[in-house]
Amino acid sequence: MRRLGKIFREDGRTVIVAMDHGMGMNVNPALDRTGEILEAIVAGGADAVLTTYGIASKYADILRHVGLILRCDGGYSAIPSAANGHPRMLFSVEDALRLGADAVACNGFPGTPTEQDCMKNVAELSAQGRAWGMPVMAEMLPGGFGNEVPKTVENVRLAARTGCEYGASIIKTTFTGTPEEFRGVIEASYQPVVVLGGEKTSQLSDLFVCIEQAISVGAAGVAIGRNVWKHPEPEAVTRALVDLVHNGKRAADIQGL
Ligand SMILES: O=C[C@H](O)COP(=O)(O)O
Repeated sequence: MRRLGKIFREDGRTVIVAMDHGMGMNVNPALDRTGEILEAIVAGGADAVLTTYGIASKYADILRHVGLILRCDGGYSAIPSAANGHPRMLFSVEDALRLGADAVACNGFPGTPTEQDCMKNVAELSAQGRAWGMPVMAEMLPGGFGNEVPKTVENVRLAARTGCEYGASIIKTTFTGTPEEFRGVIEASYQPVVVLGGEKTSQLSDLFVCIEQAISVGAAGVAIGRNVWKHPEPEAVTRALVDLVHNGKRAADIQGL
């Protein structure tokens, strides 16, 4: 599919930088200079950016240099309320087409109280996506962002497979277990799997090792956010991700971050 070629390079892999947090998370002040950070990410060689309707609209000129993935679900904000956590589909594939996006994304959180809502979102977005030729990335996390459901290899494997069955064309999930165990997640998924990042870490080297291990067993790349845009050198971190994902660089050989 033509749009997938805007996200994945010829090696079948991708470096996606996620900047879709601001809908439901406090991104101030780290993202105050959104345009500058986006420019750094593009300069660092990112293949695609996963972002919000607002950023995609405002910074379209910077984003024309990379693949664009539009976050379509949400409905809760950074200010806690009783309704927080109940995902709604807010933007459509047609909205994404108007923005010139190359893919759309939403969460699928099996094992949460809202799994029926979010799995319905994955199904409906996937069906819309097929109708328009628009790839759908499902963020498949057992138990969502909470800790009640453990992120065991078996649960992650099940969640990733579930996303495939609901029609997603790209699965975004967490690296877990040993590389050999994570290979099972990849093998269970008949769509490419990209690995997400998580909270900002003070030890980027640990994250780099996880990425190296995930790639070594067949992951199709990464979708990393806070560890890029919260870092004082987002361009250098992006370049390191490109080296790990596309250039075969070892985590141990990345210095200075
Ligand atoms: O959509 C956001 C993803 O979870 C990746 O962002 P993160 O690396 O900050 O977790």
